[in-house]
Order: sequence, then structure tokens, then C-alpha cells
Amino acid sequence: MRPLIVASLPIYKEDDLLKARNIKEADMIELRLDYSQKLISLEKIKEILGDLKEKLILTIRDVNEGGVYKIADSEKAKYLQEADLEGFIYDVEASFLERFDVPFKGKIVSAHYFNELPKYEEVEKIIKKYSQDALFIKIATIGKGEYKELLTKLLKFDKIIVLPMGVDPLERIALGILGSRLIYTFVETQTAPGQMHYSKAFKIISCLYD
Ligand SMILES: O=C1C[C@@](O)(C(=O)O)C[C@@H](O)[C@@H]1O
Repeated sequence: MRPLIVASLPIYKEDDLLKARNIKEADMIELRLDYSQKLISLEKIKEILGDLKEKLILTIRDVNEGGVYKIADSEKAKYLQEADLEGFIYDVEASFLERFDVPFKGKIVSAHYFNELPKYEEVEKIIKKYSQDALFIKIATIGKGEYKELLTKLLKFDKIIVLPMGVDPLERIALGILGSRLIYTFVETQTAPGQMHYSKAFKIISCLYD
């Protein structure tokens, strides 16, 4: 199965939504809504990018998992509940789902480890808990110590996305070929270390699969 390319786009202000229209060489576009101090409304997103809805991933990343601005938990939960009713795909942390009742069927459930590698058992627990209903489970870890052993071991799971951070971006391509379902890439500036430009990733993947 061809891994899909996700172009991760920081949204600082409403106008940044327009940039999504120019991104052709990506299968999906992640809108990083936590780059804006005040959340851009779902109404605005629908107005500007409504026709691209199926390609969009809405993300309000928690600050302790790599987010930029702190959005109040209750506001985030409400926003995601509404986004679900509107039929948007979003990305939500497994840790957030432990605390808030937010739908995750058909969504991306994620966990990010920026400082230390998690134990295999900890990640396996998350995957087993959410993988039946989630669209994908995404595990991003720092590229340190035995991260390759850990991430490749996770590839046996269906619907899995593994992303090493802070290492050669080609490693994400390699893991995509081995079964990681999405490859996260950048548009203008990286939203995490270890991303490649989306058009480069798209070209590499296209020459293997098309
Ligand atoms: O969770 C992820 C993955 C990511 O952290 C990465 O490693 O590319 C980038 C984030 O924008 C996204 O929400």
C-alpha cells in the first residue's frame, strides 16, 4: 500500500488557510491550528476549504506533546466534538482521550515522545485500545537510542503511523515503504524536526508506486 503524504501547515492566521489550496503534491493536509493564539473557527475553515474537507486533518496539538499555544482543554474538547459533527478528520492525543470524552472513530489518535523513548508495552497499550475505531494510530518519537527497533516493531500493527523525530527525513520514507501509513512533511517550515518538504517526499514515493 502506498504511504500517503501529509503536508503539515502551520495556521497562524485565517489567511494561512488559503495556502492549503496550493498544495497539490500531498494526499492530505494537516492544519496545525495551535499555531494561532485564538482558534480559527470551523465556520471559516468550511468557508475557505470546505471542498477539501476529506483531505484535511485538523490538529490542536497539546503543548506538552509539541503544541505551540496552549488552548484550554475544555475549548479544545468542544471544538473537536463540533468538528466530528461536521465530518472533519482530526488528530487527537491518546492522553487527551484519557481525560475528555471526544469521538475518535475515524480520527487519528496520536502520542508524541520528544525527550525519552517510551517502553514498547506502553505504546502497544495505546494501539490496542484505539486501533479498532481510529482511522490511524500515530506514534512519534525522538530518534534516540533504540528508536529504530521500537518503531519497526510497531509496523506489524494495521493502521499504524510511526515517525522518528530529529533524524534524517529519509528515515520517514523508509518507514513508509515498510508499512507506516502516513509520512508527515512540511510546507514552509517544519512543524517537527525530521520532516522533509512535501513535494520531495511526494516525488520519491511516486516513483516507487505510480
Ligand atoms: O503529530 C504530528 C506529527 C509531527 O509531530 C511530526 O513528527 O511530523 C508533526 C505534527 O504537526 C503532527 O501533528
